[in-house]
Amino acid sequence: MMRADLLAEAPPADDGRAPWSHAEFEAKLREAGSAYHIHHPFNVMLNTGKATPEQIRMWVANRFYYQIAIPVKDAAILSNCPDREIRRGWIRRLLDHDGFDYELPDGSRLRDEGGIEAWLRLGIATGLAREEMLDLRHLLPGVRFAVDAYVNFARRAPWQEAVCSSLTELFAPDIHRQRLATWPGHYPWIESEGLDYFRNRTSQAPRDVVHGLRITLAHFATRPMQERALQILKFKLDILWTMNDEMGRHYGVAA
Ligand SMILES: O=C(O)c1cc(C(=O)O)c2c(n1)C(=O)C(=O)c1cc(C(=O)O)[nH]c1-2
Repeated sequence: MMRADLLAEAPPADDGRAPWSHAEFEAKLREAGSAYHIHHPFNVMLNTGKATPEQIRMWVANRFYYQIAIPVKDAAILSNCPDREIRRGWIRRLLDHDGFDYELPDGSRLRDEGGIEAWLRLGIATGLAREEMLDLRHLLPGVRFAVDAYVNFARRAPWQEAVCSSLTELFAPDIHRQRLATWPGHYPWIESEGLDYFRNRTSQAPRDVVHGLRITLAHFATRPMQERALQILKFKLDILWTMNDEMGRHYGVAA
């Protein structure tokens, strides 16, 4: 089936074909992981020790734009979602990335630096200055356009579709674990605490996935809807792949 502008398409009508069972549908979503950016040559270079310090720094600086977009994207989903129970679960994602600092009635504080701060610490551990990540001076236009496409989709699509587009997170724990397993050996000059972001995500992402998957399996209930969910996931996989294409084109990819 040809893929037109996802946002311009009306939800597909039921055509009488039997829907996949939840197990079959989930298996199809997971199969889409063969197009995950873990397989992109730029990522393979990073995780097999072939990247130069400068390539690592530029990856971290460009990916920072994705990191700061994620909570904006999740706030867009919240703003489109009238279901209080869903919002209660979903809001954790904002706190995961933005962090929080609350004073409790007994005067103690409940705080967490959040993922964006952890990402900045990763950048500093690779030799970047905080300021040069925050001012986005290294951000490539193609990376910006790809990330913006994700945020725009989340703003304008029905919230269940935006939830579905987050399901690349099914595949993210593996890529974070891959970095934790390979970077200390290949790049011993990066201090271990710099990798905290990846450590944190290996426990946060599976929790997110359970929630996102439950919503997706329930909402996309007919076969044409299930096929649309796969297209939405493909669109998101393309965003991540395109970011890596752009970085490979500018910073080079070692064979
Ligand atoms: O490092 C990665 O390769 C990677 C990929 C993805 C992803 O698959 O979208 C996310 C993350 N990391 C991540 O750390 C993260 O918090 C995250 C949130 C989301 C999302 O779509 O809501 N994706 C991802």
